[in-house]
Amino acid sequence: MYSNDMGVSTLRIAPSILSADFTAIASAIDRIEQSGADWIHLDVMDGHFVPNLTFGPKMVADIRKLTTLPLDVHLMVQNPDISIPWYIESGADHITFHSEACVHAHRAVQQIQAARVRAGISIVPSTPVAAIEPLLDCVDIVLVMSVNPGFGGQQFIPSTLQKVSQLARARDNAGARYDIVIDGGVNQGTGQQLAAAGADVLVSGSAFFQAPEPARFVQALKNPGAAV
Ligand SMILES: O=C(CO)[C@H](O)[C@H](O)COP(=O)(O)O
Ligand SMILES: [Co+2]
Repeated sequence: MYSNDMGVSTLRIAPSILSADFTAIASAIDRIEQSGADWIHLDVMDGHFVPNLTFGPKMVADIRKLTTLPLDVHLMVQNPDISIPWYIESGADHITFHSEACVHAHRAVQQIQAARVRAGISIVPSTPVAAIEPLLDCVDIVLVMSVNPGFGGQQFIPSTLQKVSQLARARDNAGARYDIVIDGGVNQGTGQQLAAAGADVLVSGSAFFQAPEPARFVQALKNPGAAV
C-alpha cells in the first residue's frame, strides 16, 4: 500500500531527465531537487537495444557532482555487463538493466551488488513477469516498462497494472524486498491506478518537465486522490 501507519505516502517519485533540456542540465537537476522528488532517473540508450541514443557515463558522473539525490540509472543497452562497471564508476546509486538484453542476468546482478550499488531488472511491455521470476529473490528493484522503451511522452500501456499487482503479490508471498518501479506514461491518472496496484516508485519524464509547478505535481503523484 502506498501509505504508512501514520497515513503518510510511501510512494517515491523519480523524474527522468530524458524530457529535460540537455543544454541546461544543472537547472533540470535543480528543478528535481526543489520539487521534493526522491530519485533522479537517468535513461541510457545505445541505439541498438532501443532505437534512440542518449548519453553515457560522463553525463552520470557530471550529474553526480550536482546532487546527493539517488541516481537511478536505467540501462537500455545491449549486453549491459560490458558497461555496468562504467556506471558504477560514475557514481550511480542504482543500476537497472533489461532482462531482454542480457543472457547472464544473475551474474550482472551480482556484479552490481558487489560494488554496493542497488541492482534492478527491467522488462518491456511484451515480456511477462515469469521471465524474471528466478531473479526476484536477489534484485533490489524491478522496473516495469509501461511503454515500449526508447522515447518519452508515450501513452501508458494498461496491461502493466496486472504485472504490478502480480509483482506485489509475489513479493509479499516470498518475503522479498524489491521496489516496484514503473516507467513510462505516468501522469496523475495512471499514477493513481499504479499506486493502488502496488507500485513503490513512479518515474515521470514528460509530465514532470511540463508541470507548471513541479512541487505540486510531485505531491499530487504521491497522494493520489487527495486535493493538493
Ligand atoms: O525509460 C524511458 C523511455 O524508454 C523513460 O524513463 C520514460 O519514457 C519516461 O518518460 P515519460 O514519463 O515521458 O513516459
Ligand atoms: Co527509464
